Amino acid sequence: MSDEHDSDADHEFVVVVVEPETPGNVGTIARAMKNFGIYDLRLVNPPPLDPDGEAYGFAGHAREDVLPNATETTLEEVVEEFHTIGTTAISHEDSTRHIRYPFKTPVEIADSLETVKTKTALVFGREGTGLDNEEIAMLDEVCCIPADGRYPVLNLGQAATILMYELRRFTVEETQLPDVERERASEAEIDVIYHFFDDLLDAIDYREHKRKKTSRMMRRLIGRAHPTEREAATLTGVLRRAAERARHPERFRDDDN
Ligand SMILES: C[S@@+](CC[C@H](N)C(=O)[O-])C[C@H]1O[C@@H](n2cnc3c(N)ncnc32)[C@H](O)[C@@H]1O
Repeated sequence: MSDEHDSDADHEFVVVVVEPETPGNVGTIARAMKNFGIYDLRLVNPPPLDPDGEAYGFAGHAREDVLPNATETTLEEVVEEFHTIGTTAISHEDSTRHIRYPFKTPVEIADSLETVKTKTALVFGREGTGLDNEEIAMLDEVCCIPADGRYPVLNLGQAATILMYELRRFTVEETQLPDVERERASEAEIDVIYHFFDDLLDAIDYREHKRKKTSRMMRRLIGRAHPTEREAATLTGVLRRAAERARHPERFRDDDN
C-alpha cells in the first residue's frame, strides 16, 4: 500500500480473493476496498477481468486504481508475507467442515489488531465452496460474520465490505457527519417556543383548568424531541402566527396562509 493511501502507517492491509468465479464480485470488492482505504488487491487464480466487463463495471472509481493494479498471487505467498485472516460462514450444513475454532467476529478481529501492528491479509473464498479446510488451516485467524443461523452465508462482495467496514478505524479518515449538537436549538430558543405556545393558549381562550397540564405536556414533548435551531424557529413562527390570527382574524382576511 502506498503512503499516499495509507492513513495509519502502523497497519497495512491487503485483500486476497481465492479463485473468484464471478468478475462482478471482484469489482464489488475493489470498490469497497477504495471506500475503506485499502488499495492492494491480490487474486489467486482469477477469471479474466475484461476492462469492458462486469468487474470494471461494478468497480466504480476503483476501476482507476485498485482493479488495474490487482496482482496474481498464491495462498502460499500470502501466508509467507502477511498475518492472515481467513473468512468463512458457519452454517448448519457445514459447521463440521471447518474444524478450526474459535472464529472471531469482525469487531473482535479489529480489537485484536489494536495491539498487534502487522501487515494483514484479509482472505476471502470462492463463491461456491468458500475456503477449504486445508486453506483455512494455513491461516492465522478465522473471521465469521454473525448472521441468521438459518442462512448465514453472505455474498462474497458483501462479506468483504462488512469486514473492511469494521476495520475502517485503521484505514480511513471517516467522512464527518453533521454536528447535530451544534445545530440543536439553545435553551433560550426553546423558551421562545414555550412562550408562544402559552400565548396561543391565551389567544384561543384555552380552558383555564387544563392549561397547566397542556403546557407541561408541550414541554415534555419538546424536551424529548431535541429540535434543531431551524425546527425551533419554524415552530415558533407557526405558534406566533396562530395566536395573532386567533386574536385578529380581520388582519388575515386576504391571506391564503
Ligand atoms: C458465498 S461464500 C462461500 C460459501 C461457502 N459455503 C462457505 O461456507 O464459505 C463466499 C465467501 O464469502 C465470505 N463469506 C460469506 N459469508 C460469510 C460470513 N458469514 N462470514 C465471513 N465470511 C463470509 C467468505 O470469504 C466465503 O468464502
